Amino acid sequence: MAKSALVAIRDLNLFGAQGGERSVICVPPDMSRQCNRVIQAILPRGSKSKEFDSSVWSIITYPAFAVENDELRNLTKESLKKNLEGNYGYKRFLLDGYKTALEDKFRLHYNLGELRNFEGIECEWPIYFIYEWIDELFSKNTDKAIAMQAKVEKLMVTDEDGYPLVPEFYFVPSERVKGEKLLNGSQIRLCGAQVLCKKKASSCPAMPTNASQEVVIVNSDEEFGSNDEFDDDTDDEMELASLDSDLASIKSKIDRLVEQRETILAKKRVVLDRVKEKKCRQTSREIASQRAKTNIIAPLMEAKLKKLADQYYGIKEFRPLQLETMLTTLKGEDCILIMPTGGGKSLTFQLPALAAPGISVVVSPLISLMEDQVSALKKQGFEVAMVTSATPQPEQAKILRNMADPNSKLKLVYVTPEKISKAKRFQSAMEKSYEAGMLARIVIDEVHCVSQWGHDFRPDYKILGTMKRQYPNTPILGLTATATEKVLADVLSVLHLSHCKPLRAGFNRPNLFYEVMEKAANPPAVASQIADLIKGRFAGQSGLVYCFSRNDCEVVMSHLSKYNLKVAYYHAALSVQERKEIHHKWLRNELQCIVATIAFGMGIDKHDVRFIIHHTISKSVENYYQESGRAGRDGQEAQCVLMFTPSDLFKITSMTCQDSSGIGKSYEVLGFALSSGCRRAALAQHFGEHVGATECKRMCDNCRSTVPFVKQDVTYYVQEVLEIINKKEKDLTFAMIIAEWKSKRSEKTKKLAPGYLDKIIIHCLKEGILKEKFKAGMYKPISYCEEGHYTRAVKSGTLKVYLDIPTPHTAQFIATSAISAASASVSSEKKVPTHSVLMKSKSKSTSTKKRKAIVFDSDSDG
Ligand SMILES: Nc1ncnc2c1ncn2[C@@H]1O[C@H](COP(=O)(O)OP(=O)(O)OP(=O)(O)O)[C@@H](O)[C@H]1O
Repeated sequence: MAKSALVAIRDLNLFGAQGGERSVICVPPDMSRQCNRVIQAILPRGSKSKEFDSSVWSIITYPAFAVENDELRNLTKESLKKNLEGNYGYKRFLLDGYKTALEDKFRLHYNLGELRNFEGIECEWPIYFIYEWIDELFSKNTDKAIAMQAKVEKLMVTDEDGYPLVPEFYFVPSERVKGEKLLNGSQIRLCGAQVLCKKKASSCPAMPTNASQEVVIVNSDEEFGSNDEFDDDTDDEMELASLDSDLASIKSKIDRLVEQRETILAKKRVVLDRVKEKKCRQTSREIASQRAKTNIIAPLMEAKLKKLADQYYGIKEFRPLQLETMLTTLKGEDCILIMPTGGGKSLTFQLPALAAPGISVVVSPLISLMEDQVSALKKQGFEVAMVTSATPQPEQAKILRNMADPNSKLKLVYVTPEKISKAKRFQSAMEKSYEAGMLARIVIDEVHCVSQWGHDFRPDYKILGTMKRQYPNTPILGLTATATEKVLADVLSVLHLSHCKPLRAGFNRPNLFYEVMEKAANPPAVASQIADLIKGRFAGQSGLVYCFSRNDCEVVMSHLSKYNLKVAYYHAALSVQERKEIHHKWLRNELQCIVATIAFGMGIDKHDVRFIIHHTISKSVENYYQESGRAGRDGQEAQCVLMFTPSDLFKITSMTCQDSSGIGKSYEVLGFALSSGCRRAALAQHFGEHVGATECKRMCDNCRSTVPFVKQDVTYYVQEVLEIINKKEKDLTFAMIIAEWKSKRSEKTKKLAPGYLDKIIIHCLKEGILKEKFKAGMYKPISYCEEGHYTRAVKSGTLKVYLDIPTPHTAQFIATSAISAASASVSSEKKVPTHSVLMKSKSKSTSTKKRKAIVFDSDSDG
């Protein structure tokens, strides 16, 4: 508004060079009247708020809304002037800390007491002189207007180009605050930010000389043109106007109260922040001094840890990385420990909890696992507690109190991720514990669950991503048995562990013997294989049989029941009580073996598990490593038997096909099962490690076998399969292809040993000559086989397909193989010409394993 008036008076071009010759601000008479009434209703009023004063001032000096009652208007104006006028302009409101030298830029509100600080040194704003100057002009008080203009011009400054600027405000510099407070107006003020008053010639294109731009402010019916619709004498309109005026007055009261409330709330927040900050500073100091002490006494701490290990666990020597992990977390540094199942991860947080003051919060994914650990630790004399949804309220309240009680003896608090993410009370207890300097560390067991690339992603683990920000001084210790590089990187990023020390113990479990066993064709025969193992090779030993589904568990169990074995089944559909009973019987060796789904798994702490049989392949290599790793936790030899039949692949893939990386992971297990090389080396490769040929120490079936593998050319058979698929009128499942193939097989194919048809197809899937495609079925997706990436190359004969065959079986292939085994040892990546391979590998023709089954001719495009 001030600007538009200036345009009219001082030839400023408000509307730009393109503006019309007459620009009109149109204020309809009824609106003008209504505004007048509203303004009248709120005048006169003492000054308490800067927003109110500044707006009142500009409104009452604006002609369109000018209050008709001159007396009232002048009264308000004079009282505001008396209160607010200074030498440099008007104060926005009294006791205003805004932009003064004493203002705290981080605070928005001050209470009345604090505001006294700013008395007499409020900033003064020349803009209000401009309003007044305009007001005098419109009131036709020429002398006063000239006087006001002189006042404004005295306050103007010039920029480096000599253009006049009106400073936004004038303030008392800090060194003059004292003097100004003693005597108001005694000190020279400095100008704050500057605003342009007159446009620079360069930034304002010249107006056409004959175009005078005018602003007409219409404030009467006559000027606006007569309008019969407005009848200002009607009673209704008067009543409406008065109601509006009442409403406006109520609103202004409400606004004032809301403003007051906000001020008080803001003040409360500031005080609370101050209290919290003080506590945090104190906590940081305590933690820092504790860390300093830990650094100095590291050798002493080592001795203490050793003593406690012996005293509480009977452990005389630490395993590799145990001590390093413990000292790292005791120093207050974040750490992720990747150590194989049974490697001794629990010790790395339990001993530090005992050795140093404070409480360790242990996030663990399974209640049963927590129960086992907590009851074992209690027996050992630890002060330990567990908070789950099943913990009774009074007990829970006591634990939460203890977490922040400096006199509490509590050392470890186990909690589920769900509790941390959803229970406000637990969160608040953690905060209190932290503020009291008692939160010694946060331990995250099975930390790979944080990552969605991991095999056990748990959405509730995501909340743990906030821990580092909330408790920056508390170290995090993450533990897992399996984490590929990708998962580890994801874990570090989700948990915000930028300075974390990942410690990776070798994944190798030298005491585990890995074996893949051909699985019989039907359930009773499979059960008989399992029974033979349990009664024979594993007689008197404790073990587990892992099944793919609940149904499989029950079927296996029903067939095993004939063999008079001490076996029971376990899956998630059993009641908690039933599961507990079975678990405990097995722990006490009253059951030799449990036939279970993977619901029985994480956290099993039985040391003498001597065998793990997988009735079906696992859904990923990580899963297999972890499940089979439950054997031999005592370090003694144990055996891991994977039963494999090609059709099991489809059970797994139809379950994993909806997960983007699921199929790939299933095929990695397939690769492990079909491998003719060292199983340990295959596992190592998966985890980005290397195990040399001798390191296995014949602790896998392939390394132990005396029967060499020979590569046989199976291209002919593969082409037969491709022909079946090619001629199909509908999609074919694996079983349909086998049935079709059997019915039409050639003389040559008929000579193949039983089972090789399946093996050839599954091999084709693994190598990408065929691929699976899934369609919705009644209960789950159904897998069909279709042409894959390399189909064309095989059909045309540019790509040969080889299968590793143990030598006793080679007889079936001798007559039909076109190329001897010697041609096979070529990697597709290297693309070595076939003939050179022949030469190179002749001497090794009957030697064993580790050859790629696909050979590309030198001119193949792959
Ligand atoms: N230094 C050690 N010397 C001898 N035994 C140890 C040592 N450290 C741990 N153990 C024992 O090894 C067994 C397995 O330890 P622990 O339960 O901590 O393994 P883990 O790595 O946590 O396994 P999981 O991944 O299954 O949880 C326990 O019986 C434990 O007492």
